[in-house]
Amino acid sequence: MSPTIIYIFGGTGDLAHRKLIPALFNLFVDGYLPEKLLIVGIGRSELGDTAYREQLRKSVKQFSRRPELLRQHWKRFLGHLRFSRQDLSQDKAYKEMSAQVAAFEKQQKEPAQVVFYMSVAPQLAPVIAKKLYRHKLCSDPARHRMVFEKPFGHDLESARALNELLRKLFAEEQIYRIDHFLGKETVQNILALRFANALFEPIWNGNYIDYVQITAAETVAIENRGSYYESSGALRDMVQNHVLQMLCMIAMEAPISFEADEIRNKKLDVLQAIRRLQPEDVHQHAVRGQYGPGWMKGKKVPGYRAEKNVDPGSNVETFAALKLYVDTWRWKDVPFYVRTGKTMAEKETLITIQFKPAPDYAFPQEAAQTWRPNRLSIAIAPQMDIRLRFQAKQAGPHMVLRPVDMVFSYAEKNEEDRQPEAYETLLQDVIEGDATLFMRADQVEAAWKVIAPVMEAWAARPPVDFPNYAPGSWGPEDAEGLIARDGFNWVTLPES
Ligand SMILES: NC(=O)C1=CN([C@@H]2O[C@H](COP(=O)(O)OP(=O)(O)OC[C@H]3O[C@@H](n4cnc5c(N)ncnc54)[C@H](OP(=O)(O)O)[C@@H]3O)[C@@H](O)[C@H]2O)C=CC1
Ligand SMILES: O=C1O[C@H](COP(=O)(O)O)[C@@H](O)[C@H](O)[C@H]1O
Repeated sequence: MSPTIIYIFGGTGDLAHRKLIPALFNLFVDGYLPEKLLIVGIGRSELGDTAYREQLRKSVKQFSRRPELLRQHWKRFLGHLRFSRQDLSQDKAYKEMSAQVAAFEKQQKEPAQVVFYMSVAPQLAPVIAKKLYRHKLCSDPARHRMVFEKPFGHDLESARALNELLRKLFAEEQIYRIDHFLGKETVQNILALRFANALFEPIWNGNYIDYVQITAAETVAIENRGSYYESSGALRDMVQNHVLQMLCMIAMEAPISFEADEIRNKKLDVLQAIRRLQPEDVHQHAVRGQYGPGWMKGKKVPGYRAEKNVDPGSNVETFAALKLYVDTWRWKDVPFYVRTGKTMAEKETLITIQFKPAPDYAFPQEAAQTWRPNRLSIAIAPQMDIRLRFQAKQAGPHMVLRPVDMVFSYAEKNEEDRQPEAYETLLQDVIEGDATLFMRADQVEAAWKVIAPVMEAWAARPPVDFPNYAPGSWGPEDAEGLIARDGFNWVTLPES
């Protein structure tokens, strides 16, 4: 592997401490990072290398999936870590970086690849991009890459503007727009499940599937991210990116190769095929909610409006549910119900493929009582498994049926050790120059287009009933109505 420098812009921030550095540490331990490596955290905090490294050691201890490896590997790892105190809005930062890259390349006696990770507030990212361009730090598409964190834009217009700027300054292949859900093992496995098995493809369509559900429920509130969340809300924070990306994995056509652009083209087709909601239909197809004060598992939860840096009269949604249609031959008339929310009853990211019922006329009347159509449940997190529900005969003298599950569990089939965190997979891909799991400019814009009518309708009509759900519940009552109207209900995982 070529000598590599990874700049973490925002190296003192929450994301760097909780996700990026622990991920890099694990990649290092597993031998996936280049030997000639420099990781430089950048921020304005008054820190030297020693103090910074000590902070990072504590973060790895707290947040890594394998803190026990610190003792053996930290000493070697810290030799690659530096801190540079810089204000990234100033040219001086880039002059120092240029000198540092040149010195590193001279020492290694070959050109280095350089990764610039924007772990900073989104408004700083375009400023940094312009400075990187001006200082020719990101001038070689083969060696220089930039990683953009979410949110990528605030709406379609701002995403377009940012894409436009980046297009002017850099090549698309240098730009890695992260959606960390795509790095999750269970999400990637959807491609294997669908396209490496002959079993599912013939029935993966509206002839056999009644509906699809995607739930991304969280028990956490907004934590310390009040000011960010106030400008975001559940729709922008989760649906525009993670939820729609999971929907794409379920709905896309088979790729002809695993080339980055081929996968991304197929996903783009899905986003473009999602039926645009008309303003007058939004209230029928979309539900929003905000949690009020209450209790969860014996702990008091302040209402959203009482959170730090949140407007006491805020109308920002912490829950969103949508009913969508993908207007392709495969998905004709199949509703996709999606929902996401904070302070919900369980942490559960779950995709449900509900098949149509088999005809039951051959069986005795009693069988109808326990008759359940087939269902494929793809548990993304924290439970990680795939279960197929089917009917089986209950042992005994009569033809009594009961639904049973066939389960593939990640925990059982993979060594615990080799279940990388999403950020490990994604950082490794950036270093290797593989953009398959990253969002292309047109995908991001297409996703904004999907939610734009909802955003606009909600902005035009402030909610009258906020807060409208209790912490520890499954969201507002209207979300039940959204799906109950069609004769279905939201699915949660049974205890495994
Ligand atoms: N935290 C999370 O869980 C997630 C975060 N993200 C995204 O990641 C990005 C970072 O988020 P997060 O880590 O939470 O944010 P933080 O506010 O915790 O960190 C921001 C970082 O930016 C640095 N910074 C700010 N201004 C400057 C400047 N002018 N020059 C140099 N450094 C600067 C800060 O350093 P200092 O204070 O030392 O100057 C700090 O290290 C955001 O885009 C966010 O939306 C995405 C998903 C999840
Ligand atoms: O991007 C985000 O994702 C997290 C949820 O991610 P998970 O991997 O923990 O399920 C969410 O809490 C956060 O609000 C959002 O910005």
